[in-house]
Amino acid sequence: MTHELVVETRGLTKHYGGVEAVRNLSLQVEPQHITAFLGRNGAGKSTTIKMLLGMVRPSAGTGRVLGYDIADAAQSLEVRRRIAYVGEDKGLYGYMTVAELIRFTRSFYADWQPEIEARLLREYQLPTGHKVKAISKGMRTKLALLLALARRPELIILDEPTEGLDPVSIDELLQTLRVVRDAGTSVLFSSHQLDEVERIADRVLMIDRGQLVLNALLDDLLNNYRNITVESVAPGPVPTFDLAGVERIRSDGHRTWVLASSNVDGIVAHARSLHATVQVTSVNLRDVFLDIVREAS
Ligand SMILES: Nc1ncnc2c1ncn2[C@@H]1O[C@H](COP(=O)(O)OP(=O)(O)OP(=O)(O)O)[C@@H](O)[C@H]1O
Repeated sequence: MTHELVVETRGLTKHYGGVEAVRNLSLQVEPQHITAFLGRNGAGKSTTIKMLLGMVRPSAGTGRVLGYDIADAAQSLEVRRRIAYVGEDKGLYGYMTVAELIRFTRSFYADWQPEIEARLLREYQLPTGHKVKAISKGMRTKLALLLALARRPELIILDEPTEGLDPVSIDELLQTLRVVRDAGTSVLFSSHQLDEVERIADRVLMIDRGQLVLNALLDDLLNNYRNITVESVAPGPVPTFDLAGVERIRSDGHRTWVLASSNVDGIVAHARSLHATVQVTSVNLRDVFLDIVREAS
């Protein structure tokens, strides 16, 4: 595995008893990119993230984070030292005040960045004298972000970071992630908010029932991917599209939908040779997501 990638997994698999939460997952996260991790409820995003963090042991496959083996206890510790994680429950000590928790966390990190702490305290207007358990959900997210970012991690992993935030706070958070990326930190975040993902992601990874179903640069997806709808003129077998550029294919027997990443002209020519009507449209993330979900069901 190359160490330039911040995350690389091969055949990563996790069974919980009879449930296969993650199946044979091979994915890569590039440095200094914002990578969005998408999938329906229960698709396996949190399980994957927990395996990357060494919180859950893989049943099979391998994974490296910043070059460190996630299955090795000592190396996994190094991963947690170098990266930051903002989870769904935020895992903050509620009995401390905001200021106490910041002081407490700061004491663990020699390379704590006081100017980042000061800037985010100001921007987020955190109530430093309040107990953490008494502050709002949005404020807790902001506090967790401050604690994560002031360590200046090489990689920050966030599990549904905008969940429960108001629109202004969402804007601030997305802007923070952009600033962090531009300053050299890699970002991996899971989300159900496709419009937010479209606003900031460089790359999109989508999983469904534990398997990777889409891996694309967002710009490439929006500018170059096409939906090709092929409608048979006469009844017959479902056409096959064993061609370069075909990413996904779905059919109801009469109509076939092809998601193409390239070779659109070649795919359209093939469809026309089958005496079918063909329609080509550009795509957005929501269409692709819904198509993949429909295909799976
Ligand atoms: N500790 C566990 N024990 C048993 N099954 C689990 C456990 N954790 C997760 N699962 C199951 O594994 C599958 C994947 O769950 P996971 O939480 O990884 O999905 P997710 O994509 O993060 O979902 P969501 O978007 O709802 O947070 C689900 O079927 C879930 O019920």
